[in-house]
Amino acid sequence: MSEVALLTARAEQSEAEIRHLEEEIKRLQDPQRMLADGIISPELEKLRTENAKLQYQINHLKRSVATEKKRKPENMLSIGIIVEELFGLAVRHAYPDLDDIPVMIQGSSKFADYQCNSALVICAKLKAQGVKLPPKEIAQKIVASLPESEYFSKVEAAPNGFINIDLSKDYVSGQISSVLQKGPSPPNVGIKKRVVVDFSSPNIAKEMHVGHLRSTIIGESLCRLLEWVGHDVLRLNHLGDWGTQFGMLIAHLKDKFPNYLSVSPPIKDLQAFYKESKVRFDEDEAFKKRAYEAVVKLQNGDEAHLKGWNLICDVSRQEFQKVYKRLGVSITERGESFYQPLMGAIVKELEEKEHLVLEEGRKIMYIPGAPAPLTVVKSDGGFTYATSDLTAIKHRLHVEKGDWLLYVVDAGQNLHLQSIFDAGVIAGWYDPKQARVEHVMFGVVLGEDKKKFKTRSGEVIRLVDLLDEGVKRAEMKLVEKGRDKELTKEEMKKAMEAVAYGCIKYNDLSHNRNHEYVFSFDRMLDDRGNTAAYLLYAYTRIRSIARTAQVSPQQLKEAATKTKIVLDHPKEWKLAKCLLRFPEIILKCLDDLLIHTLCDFLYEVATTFSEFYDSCYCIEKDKSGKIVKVDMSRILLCEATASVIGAGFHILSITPVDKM
Ligand SMILES: NC(=[NH2+])NCCC[C@H](N)C(=O)O
Repeated sequence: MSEVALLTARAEQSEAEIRHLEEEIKRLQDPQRMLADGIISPELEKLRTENAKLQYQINHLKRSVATEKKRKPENMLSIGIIVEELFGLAVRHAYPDLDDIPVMIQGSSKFADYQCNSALVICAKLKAQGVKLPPKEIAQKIVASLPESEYFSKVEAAPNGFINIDLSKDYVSGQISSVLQKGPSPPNVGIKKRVVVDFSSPNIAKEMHVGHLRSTIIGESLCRLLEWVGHDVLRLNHLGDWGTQFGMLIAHLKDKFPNYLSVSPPIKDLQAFYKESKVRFDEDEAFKKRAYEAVVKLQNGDEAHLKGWNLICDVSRQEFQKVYKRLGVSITERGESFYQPLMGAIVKELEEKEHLVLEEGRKIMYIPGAPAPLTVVKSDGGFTYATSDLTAIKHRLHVEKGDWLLYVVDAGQNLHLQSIFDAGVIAGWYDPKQARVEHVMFGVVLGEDKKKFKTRSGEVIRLVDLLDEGVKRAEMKLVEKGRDKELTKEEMKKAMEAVAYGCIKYNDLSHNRNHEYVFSFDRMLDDRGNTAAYLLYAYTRIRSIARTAQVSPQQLKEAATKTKIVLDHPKEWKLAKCLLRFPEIILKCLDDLLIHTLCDFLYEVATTFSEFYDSCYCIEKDKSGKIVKVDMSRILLCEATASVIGAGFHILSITPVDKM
């Protein structure tokens, strides 16, 4: 039976159930009948409750049918979710009188692929109502109510009330074939959303530091995840490109490069430039005055000052771009300056809606529950970080039409962002039940001394230096393994970069982002354990198996449609089931936006593969090393594994290499 036919059959079955329930309701609602049946009022009440419950059940079933019908055949099915849905139907069908029975499904146990534990909860509920039933009997009733399907080979009520569920080999084998033919396709996520992701967002004239590196890495990966499942993603770089610091920068620029308007100033080290101007600002009153004047001129749109501002921004931009290029990040610049012309209207709107109060010359907005109010207009009339974020949130919701906004920003800014989100609700810009607005926060990066990650002299570590160091260390590792003797110069360069950047990214992503983590090159480049180095090696090795077996890509393609995937060996079975959890993992990541779950999964795939490869021959060679037998089904299982890891790499923005 094809997948579509199966889904339709399931939908039809549910529809039949709906019809049946609707008839029942009609029957119950018929007053004539009730009279004829001699039903009197207390019983009528009971029936009314019954009626309401049935109505609830119908609605639920209707929703399930609708989801089933929406599921496109190209979506990879999430087996865990199917098990949950089917057992949900069965439980509700078996015990329509009981409300909110959790459908408790557990992953593989010693006895089965899945286990349903709902019977025990039902048993307790019934007991509370004075009904005593053995759990096994309840479990049997659930099993009997399970819709017919091709997914399971065994569904059995154990004496203790657990229901043991085994997946059908044919079903799993068919799914692996489908992965081979179509690739691991994304699961169904329902309605496409417009997602605005604010990430990276460094500040002009200041160095991009490891905090920004985290935001950049996590943000890029989340965007890839969202795009992969089909959402419409707008990637925004909320650059810190506006503010009073530009006054001193421009004043210093004018002094140091008086002809900056005609000759592009050769600022190589903008950070040093920033420091110089800061020293002058702090020590020289006359300079300070000129800096203030420069800010006013810049804010009033004076052309020369705008030009100076742009020149400074450009120096930073080029630096940032170098990092983005190396890390394969794509992002649209939309810095704080973009919102400047729109801020006046926002302040006006908030004033008109009476959300602002005047205190000591400042216009502030109180947010219930927040420890401090937002300063929207300073006493000198200037705008703040909060003003730009208020303007940005409205713009993202109303102009960009975002229905899901993400802010990938360090945890230290949580109070600020939470206040901005609340302010947006207070201002009536969105309904939190409709739009998802979230702070995707992350902890700080620590050095190996467990203190804030800094250079020996206590300076912020420059990202470019960090990337360079990574490449150098990756090269050392490859040379240690003698890879430089086997790879061409070009291949070596590719491998070095893939390993270095892959490890830096993976190291970040594989830690729960809510926690801080220790930055250690030694650990991230270790090819044992849950690291990109290990996964990259595993992937390259898996990809080389077909090549070693002398099976061409064309032959693989043909075999994918013709060869049945045999899953008789326990390690084949384990691997295949593991691969099919991919869509579930993706759905989980979309739900809590914690990418480390995907990393853990890929690591599990790689280790499960390793177990399989150690105990299942894919190729048999004779004593002379000549290939005498190729097990095509197993070669295909290798390919399916590689394609799942490959899809994971894509989301994590890790570049695999053919040779390393
Ligand atoms: N919409 C935002 N506030 N995004 C985050 C901006 C981060 C800020 N530029 C910083 O470096 O701390």
